[in-house]
Amino acid sequence: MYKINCLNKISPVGLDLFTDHYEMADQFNEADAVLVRSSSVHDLELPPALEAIARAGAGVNNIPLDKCAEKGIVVFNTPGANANGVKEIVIASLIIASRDIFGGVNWVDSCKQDPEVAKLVEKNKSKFAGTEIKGKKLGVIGLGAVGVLVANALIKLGMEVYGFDPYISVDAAWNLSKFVKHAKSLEEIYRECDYITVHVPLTDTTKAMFNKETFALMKDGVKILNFSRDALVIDDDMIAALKSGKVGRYVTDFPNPKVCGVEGVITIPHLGASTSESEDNCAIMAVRELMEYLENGNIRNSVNYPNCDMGVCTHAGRIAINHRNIPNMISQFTATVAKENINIPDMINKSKGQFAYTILDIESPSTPELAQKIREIDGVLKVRIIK
Ligand SMILES: NC(=O)c1ccc[n+]([C@@H]2O[C@H](COP(=O)([O-])OP(=O)(O)OC[C@H]3O[C@@H](n4cnc5c(N)ncnc54)[C@H](O)[C@@H]3O)[C@@H](O)[C@H]2O)c1
Ligand SMILES: O=C(O)[C@H](O)COP(=O)(O)O
Repeated sequence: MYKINCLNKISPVGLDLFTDHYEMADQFNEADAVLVRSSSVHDLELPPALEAIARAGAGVNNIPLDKCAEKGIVVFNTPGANANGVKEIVIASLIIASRDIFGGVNWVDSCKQDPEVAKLVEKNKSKFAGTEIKGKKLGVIGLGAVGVLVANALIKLGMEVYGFDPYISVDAAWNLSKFVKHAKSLEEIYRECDYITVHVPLTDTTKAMFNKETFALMKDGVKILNFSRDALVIDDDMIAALKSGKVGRYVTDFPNPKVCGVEGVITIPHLGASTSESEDNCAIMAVRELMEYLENGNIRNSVNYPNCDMGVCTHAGRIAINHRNIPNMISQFTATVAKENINIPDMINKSKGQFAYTILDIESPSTPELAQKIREIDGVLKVRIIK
């Protein structure tokens, strides 16, 4: 029986996929596998029995990836599963950044007792007038699952779209509209665009990418949308840029005490992926990833271990090994199995950065003794008997 702990509310459409070999655990430290959305895992002690964490969503900055990898804990995310939800809120946000819909609605609410409200509206509506997005230039930074959908949709709405992503995947490049202009540098986006929307992960290189130096390169009155992560922006610099008129509007999905209530900032309570469709898609993908890993040892969509897939085991035994990506590991595994006079009819080994993963299919059922011998090899982080 596998024990699953949820650190956030996860859509039941996904949880219902667990068979009767699974049960929900109330405590993190009892779990074989964990499902999480944005809750932080950084301060939690990682229990030795924990095998995997699945992030039902895209961003994994709430999970200590290397610390998990060191303990042989595979971390998954659900690429693209909530991208349409984000695309739709970005479209809405471009429009609310262009027309003072919120200001107007709030003002009308404040007039609700006035019997002449209809007349008042016609007299005062010009205060809330705005501009259209058609024909304006939009810069999309990061052309992954979300960025590609955003860029393509806004081309269809008549914007001139510039895309920047030096690491774009082949799939994303195939899916990107041919009408998206290929920006060769961030400076080109900053120099050209009336609107900038950012869709990159939070990493050491993207952290604080919006700061006073980069604002200085942008057009006056540029409107900036942040549906990626709070820490991409230096808030004090953003507030100064809004005050000076350099930035016309800042729409962020990540409210914090500095930006909440500041004129020109529209704060949304992290709603990008909060649609029933995105929540279901993420939960389904995350649960399938965990089940595949726990039951077959296969890794699909991991962010700290290599993807590695041998299908369902058709041999007598299967052993899965999480280990360091260092020389001489595979020969030690095969020698250990050979010493027991067991044949290995199939195997796979993949690496990602400092970490690697090996699946050995063997012609006898795996035994705890054999698993223990492999565990004792220097550089091995975790060994699991799958069959
Ligand atoms: N607000 C929300 O609810 C919500 C929902 C989904 C994702 N997100 C955030 O948006 C981010 C992107 O999501 P996604 O699903 O598109 O992820 P993704 O991994 O599919 O795409 C990220 C893209 O960013 C690119 N990139 C990385 N560093 C870059 C850089 N320095 N400059 C330009 N491009 C760079 C990558 O090459 C990749 O193509 C996530 O990491 C997450 O933080 C937020
Ligand atoms: O990275 C993501 O997928 C989003 O920020 C969504 O986060 P959530 O699942 O907590 O809404």
